[in-house]
Amino acid sequence: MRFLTAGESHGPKLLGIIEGLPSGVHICQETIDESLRRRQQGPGRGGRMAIEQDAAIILSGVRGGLTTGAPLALEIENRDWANWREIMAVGAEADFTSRRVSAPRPGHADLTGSLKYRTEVRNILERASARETAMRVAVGNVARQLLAALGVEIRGRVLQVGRVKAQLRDDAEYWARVRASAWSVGDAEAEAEMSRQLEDARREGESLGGIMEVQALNLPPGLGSHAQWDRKLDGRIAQAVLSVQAIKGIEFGLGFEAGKRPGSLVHDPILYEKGKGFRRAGNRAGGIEGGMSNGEPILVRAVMKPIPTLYKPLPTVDLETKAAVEASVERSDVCAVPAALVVLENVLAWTLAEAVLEKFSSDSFSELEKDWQDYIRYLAAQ
Ligand SMILES: Cc1cc2nc3c(=O)[nH]c(=O)nc-3n(C[C@H](O)[C@H](O)[C@H](O)COP(=O)(O)O)c2cc1C
Ligand SMILES: C=C(O[C@@H]1CC(C(=O)O)=C[C@@H](OP(=O)(O)O)[C@H]1O)C(=O)O
Repeated sequence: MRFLTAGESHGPKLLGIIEGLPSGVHICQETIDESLRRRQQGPGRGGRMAIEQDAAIILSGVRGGLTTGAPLALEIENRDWANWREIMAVGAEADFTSRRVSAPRPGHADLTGSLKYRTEVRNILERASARETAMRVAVGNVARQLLAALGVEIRGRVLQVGRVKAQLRDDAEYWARVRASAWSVGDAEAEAEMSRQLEDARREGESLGGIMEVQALNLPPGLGSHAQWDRKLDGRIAQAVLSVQAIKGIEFGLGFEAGKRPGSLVHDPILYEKGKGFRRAGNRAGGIEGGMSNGEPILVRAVMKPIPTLYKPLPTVDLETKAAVEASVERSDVCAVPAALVVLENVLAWTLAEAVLEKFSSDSFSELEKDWQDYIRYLAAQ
């Protein structure tokens, strides 16, 4: 299975094409739209989110609510395009003078992109923009619906924003609170502190990043492979996660903490129960060993750097005059950690669904489900 996206931040639309889906997968457009709505929410977002009302239109590959096995094409409208028609025009009439960016923003793609492609900054930032993550969520959500039909659950939470850490729990009431929380934390005190910190950042022209965790539950062991570098599941998840704008680090399970502990306090002892098969005494590995899922929940943590556009801008150099100036200020989010969490949940779903389709028969959902169930029975019979 593969996908591509296209579209500029202020162009007319975002497009996505998914190739390689089995036939017979139930796809609910409203479920995609719900994930798109969640991505737009969260404190700290800028004025753009008041303009957009993201909804996906499925153009092909689904009939009567079921995939046909043909490429599934998606589009999402950019409502803001109405304000950018002249600047973003495809023809020779395009306006190259308005909203020209000549003071590249440290932390964004502006400078290196314009040097590499020998073009103006606008052409770079339009595509580098995290507007593209709307389509990444829609594409990932299709994969997430396929996984959900096999009983796989993906969930996420924000662990930290700036200097504020959330208290963590693992019961159903806590997870319901995480889902209802604007910050995606199940901790009212941390939530209030995060909001105070955000107001300070806004006042000071600062921006904020944070740390998120995404979990995938009910996956069997054996997704991915130890046999070749580009088939290793942890490597593939890392590539997908780090490809999300502003994500700068990833950990599985204990992550960097593992480097401080002796082996006996890192590796998860193996247990066996007749009729159920093998399991682990803990999950410090984060559900992946040897490049393969090991049957425990997959636990991924990722860090998002603070948003590069600062209302109190950093020093930069004007591309034309070479004078020292302040960086350009484009309308911007101050913090987008809860939005990035939604992106990561759906990006993880994509990579896991890909690995599922590689392991099992995948031309049709009925073959996939049968193969999956046979494998679960085989594991229990060990
Ligand atoms: C959901 C989301 C929203 C973002 N919003 C903004 C924004 O409003 N302004 C900005 O400068 N960067 C924003 N970013 C980050 C930039 O897109 C990103 O830092 C930039 O493309 C450079 O890529 P890199 O940080 O991966 O190196 C956002 C990122 C995400 C995931
Ligand atoms: C449009 C989205 O995020 C944008 C990501 C972004 C950036 O530089 O990454 C810059 C801002 O764009 P604008 O200047 O149009 O407000 C964000 O709003 C979105 O998340 O849908």
